[in-house]
Amino acid sequence: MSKKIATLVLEDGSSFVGTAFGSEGESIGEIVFNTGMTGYQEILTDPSYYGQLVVMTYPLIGNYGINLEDFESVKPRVFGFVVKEYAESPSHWRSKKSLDQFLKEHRIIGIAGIDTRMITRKIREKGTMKAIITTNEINKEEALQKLQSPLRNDQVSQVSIKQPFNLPGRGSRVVLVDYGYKQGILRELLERHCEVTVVPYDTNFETIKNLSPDGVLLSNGPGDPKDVNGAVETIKEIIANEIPLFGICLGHQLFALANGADTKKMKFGHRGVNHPVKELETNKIYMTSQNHGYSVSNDSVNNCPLKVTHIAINDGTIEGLAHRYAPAFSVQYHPEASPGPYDSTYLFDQFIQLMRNEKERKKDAQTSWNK
Ligand SMILES: NC(=O)CC[C@H](N)C(=O)O
Repeated sequence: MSKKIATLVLEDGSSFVGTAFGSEGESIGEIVFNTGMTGYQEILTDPSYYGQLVVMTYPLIGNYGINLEDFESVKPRVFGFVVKEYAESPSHWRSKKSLDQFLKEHRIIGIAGIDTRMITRKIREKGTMKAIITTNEINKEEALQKLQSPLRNDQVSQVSIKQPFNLPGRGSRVVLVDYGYKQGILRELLERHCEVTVVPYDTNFETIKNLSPDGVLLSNGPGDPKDVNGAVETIKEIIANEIPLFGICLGHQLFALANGADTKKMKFGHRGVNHPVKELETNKIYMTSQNHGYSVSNDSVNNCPLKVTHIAINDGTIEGLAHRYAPAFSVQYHPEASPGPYDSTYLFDQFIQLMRNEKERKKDAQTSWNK
């Protein structure tokens, strides 16, 4: 069977010809690289990648197929997938279909036979840029012309649920604000017996408060935190009302903004499953799963009621924050892993403990008031 040609053109003018897999057509997005050796199913379905073309640096992709378990949301969210070698014949006892079939079903374009390490070096040198993958005939000028128009900036509203839903549990009552939450976050909360209400990204504070949560978890999500309308105001009120709060990735960035800190776009971000992070209190190093292209500006936290709890070993980026007075903390990385190491799941225990302590404290305060 002859293979269909696909072309990838980057904003810097470099172009690559490869073979198509998955769907045919054309897709434009921000090109980013992920260094995980495994975990492509979780990466493809992580809503934080909405709008992005993901390059895998590991050279063989597709070899274990697609299974029924490793979904981080119901469908792939990336706008395109770039690999060196696509494995035609997957083999794994859990595999239900090939990656090619999966991408075809969901109309996502893949391109194989690409020098992904060269692209990665380009992105590292020049920073993240726009790119186009197409199976149509195209010359470079036409492609670059198409890359002129700005990318969308409403990603969170595209991936967030429209109606809230509730999952019962006997433990702490958590409101999970869905900016594009990964299934792994829900799994960690349910494993700890929480009752979870997942609410749309633009749910206002009154509605959250009326759910009487023991705590609020701000999820991960795609795009620039500054594009998420209304989130900062809601989070400010959660903090002012001393409702225990845990922010993950985009949730961490929004938590920082709500406290007067600033965020910035990184040159090429952190995406992979072995990013070393130091916990400043203990000097312990954790290997973490990461996927972010923005970060909290280091200097901006100095005049805020926040303290830095974790930093990235590789480049000193802020990776964790805690509020100095309110029961609230956040991390830039992914304690739910998926893909990646589970070393940081203790942060969910820390959140549960924080909710319990606050409940006790409020009960005690109420009792002494009644005396
Ligand atoms: N995984 C995330 O939540 C990513 C947060 C944000 N979109 C960033 O790229 O920095």
